[in-house]
Amino acid sequence: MAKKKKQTPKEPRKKINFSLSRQQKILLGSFLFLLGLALIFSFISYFFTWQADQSNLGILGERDLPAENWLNKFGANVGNFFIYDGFGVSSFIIAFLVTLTGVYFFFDYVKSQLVKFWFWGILLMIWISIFFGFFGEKTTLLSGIIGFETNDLLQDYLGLLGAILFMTFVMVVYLVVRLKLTPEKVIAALKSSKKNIAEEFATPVSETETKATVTEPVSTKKDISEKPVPKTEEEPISKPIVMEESVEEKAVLEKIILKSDVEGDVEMEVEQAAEEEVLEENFSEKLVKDYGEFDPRLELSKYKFPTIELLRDHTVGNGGITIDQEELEENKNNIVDTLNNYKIGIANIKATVGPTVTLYEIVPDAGVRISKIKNLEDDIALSLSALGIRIIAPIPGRGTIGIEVPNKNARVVSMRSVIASPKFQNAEMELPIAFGKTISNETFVVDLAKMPHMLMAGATGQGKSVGLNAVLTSLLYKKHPAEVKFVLVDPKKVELTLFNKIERHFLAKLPDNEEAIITDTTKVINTLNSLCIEMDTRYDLLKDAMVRNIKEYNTKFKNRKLNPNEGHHFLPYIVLVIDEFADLIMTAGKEVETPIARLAQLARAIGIHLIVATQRPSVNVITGIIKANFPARIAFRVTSKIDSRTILDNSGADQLIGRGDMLYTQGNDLTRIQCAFVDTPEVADITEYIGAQKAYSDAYLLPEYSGEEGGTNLDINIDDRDKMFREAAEVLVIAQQGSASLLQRKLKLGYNRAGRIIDQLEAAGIVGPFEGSKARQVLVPTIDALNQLLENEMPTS
Ligand SMILES: Nc1ncnc2c1ncn2[C@@H]1O[C@H](COP(=O)(O)OP(=O)(O)OP(=O)(O)O)[C@@H](O)[C@H]1O
Repeated sequence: MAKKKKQTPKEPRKKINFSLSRQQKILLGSFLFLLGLALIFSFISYFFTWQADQSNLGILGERDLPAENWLNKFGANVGNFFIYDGFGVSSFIIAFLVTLTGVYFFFDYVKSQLVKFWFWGILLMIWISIFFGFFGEKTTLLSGIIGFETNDLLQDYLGLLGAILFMTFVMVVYLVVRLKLTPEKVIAALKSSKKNIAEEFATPVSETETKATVTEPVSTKKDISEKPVPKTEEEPISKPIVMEESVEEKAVLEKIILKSDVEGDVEMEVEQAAEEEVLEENFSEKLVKDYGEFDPRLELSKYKFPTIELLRDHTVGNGGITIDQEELEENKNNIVDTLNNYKIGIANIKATVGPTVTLYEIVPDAGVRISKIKNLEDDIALSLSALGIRIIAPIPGRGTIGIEVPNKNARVVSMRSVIASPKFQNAEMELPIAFGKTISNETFVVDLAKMPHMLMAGATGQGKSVGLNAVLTSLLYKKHPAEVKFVLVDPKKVELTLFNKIERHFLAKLPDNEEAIITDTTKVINTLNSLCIEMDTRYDLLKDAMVRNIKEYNTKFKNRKLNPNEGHHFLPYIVLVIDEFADLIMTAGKEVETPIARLAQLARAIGIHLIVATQRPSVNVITGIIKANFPARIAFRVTSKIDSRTILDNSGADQLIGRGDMLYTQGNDLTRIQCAFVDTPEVADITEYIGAQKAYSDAYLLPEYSGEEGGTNLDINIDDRDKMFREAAEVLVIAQQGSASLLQRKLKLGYNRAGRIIDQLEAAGIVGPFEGSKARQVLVPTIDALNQLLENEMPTS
């Protein structure tokens, strides 16, 4: 979310922090300048007219009685206020400061200097007015009442001498801190002035004359015009080189020209770099001040998030959550009886009714071993005669044993209800996903950015596609098109087609692809490699910006600390969704596995997240390297305990009841969730709603990746062919079926090797190209034709 960050609290408070437009600055500048002039004129005039006007001050409010001050009643009053009642003659400083502030605003100079001027100016004003207080009451016009009274106060406490010493100390502070005066500089200055006087009376100066000149770094334009310019080149530069002071000047040089006492010696000029001036306002802060933070949503600023009305309430007619007392009682009795049969006494039992299952939490009698209950899992399930019983012994962190029993009437959890839940709506997450409801009826929301990748498995028809739609819908409800992009891989070609409508809002694709949703294996390989390039580019950007992750990078970019001219740009999250992974791995093997493993290992920090779904969670699909990098796993119902272990490292998924009943793990704990149900027409409505709005000119373009010719290794060298190449070719020609799994079975090959051989067969023109879930076409009709073809081949090397 593009929330504006507050300025850091460390920022000096005195800093003027207006963010005015240029026009406003000019207006304010001219007002202050003229007000300053008015004050100056009033003050000057006040010295001549104060006696005449002061006796009338009381009635100055009356319009008819004019005052003598040049600025009439206004002048007389401000003069009296500042000079008589205030600071005496030093009040001119305030008038001068107001004028100067006007000039700064008018010309839009860097204002950090102004604060210094005001601080030291006011200090000097007070000092002068107190100083004049030493001259007594008669000089009120010099000291002002404040100066006189303060002086009086000082003298009352410190005595005259003490007051003088105190005032001297304050002056020393001013000279040292403000003017950076040091004894050496004073001595050098004195010497130089003595020398100058001497020069006036002396004969023309010789080149080797001894002298040291200190230039004063601070001067004004007027100084330049007044200083005589050396007329001839031979003439020694006896006058200091005066530098014009500019507030934005980065370094002021103090020059000390040292001249030796010894005649004929060479003159040396020592250049002493003064402290570099610190600009309190940094460039990016100024940019933020002038233009505000960068808003990635600006291009589609009118974008409207999908409304909740687009989702339907599937619980209607389903009756919402109903607690069937009879059912509860029956199950309880069953559990108690079963456990009693095995001599397990129960101290306490509690039921939590969820949408699809009810959790019975049991506290066994003291001394009962938990392993005993766990071993009875199957027996308990049998006696409860229900599918989907899961025993959790013990429930982590609770010290009780849980038995999950499916409800007779499972309730559908609508996507609408989870999207509308405060938990999702208020989720301060980068990529919030509302999966559904837990057993205790709480909406389950997780951050995909933290997962950072997700593996999803489940036998066909158990709710995988609905689960993927729930993930995508959650993101569509929370994220602006500028913030997240999807790369959708759908070998089944039907599941994700609806998302085509939001191509120019939310999808990312390769530049030369017409369709954003990828259905072809070759294109999947190219896209995955392109994502790897995108990942490397993003890492370079992060390195350049000296940040550790995409969130810090984007914050820095929004604060205008990264220059777009150097290639920096706002980075949207990229979510890669692969709907049928088994299919891809079977056909492309390593070519898919390698980039996926690489992305899964490295992409978390730069905002690329993977969601991989598969029907067949067997170990040759979900290989060790892939599994190790997908800590978040979701299992819908699977057919065997082995599949459950492959996906979750735990049994349980085989005990689920289907229809969106799922187990989620992100480490150790398993959470049972009823996946939210979002129907195809709802997804159609949402994509339609988004698709009808103003879009970007194209989908988010991924970096180009040309890959090898045709995407697969079509130019595989004949000499590099697998040893089993010929046998494999024969198997396929005989069967007239170009499938890798056939090769695996007949030749007992690993699927990677089988995939590679298929590629080689394609390169040799024996089988046709990949055709999605169908087997490849075999292009050679008979074994004879095959022999002929292979004999005619010439080795390329
Ligand atoms: N969360 C859910 N709540 C209620 N019913 C669901 C839920 N998820 C799925 N179903 C039901 O199960 C059916 C099949 O779901 P889905 O299409 O998601 O299965 P699948 O696992 O993707 O199957 P396949 O792998 O064959 O595509 C849906 O049409 C719906 O009736």
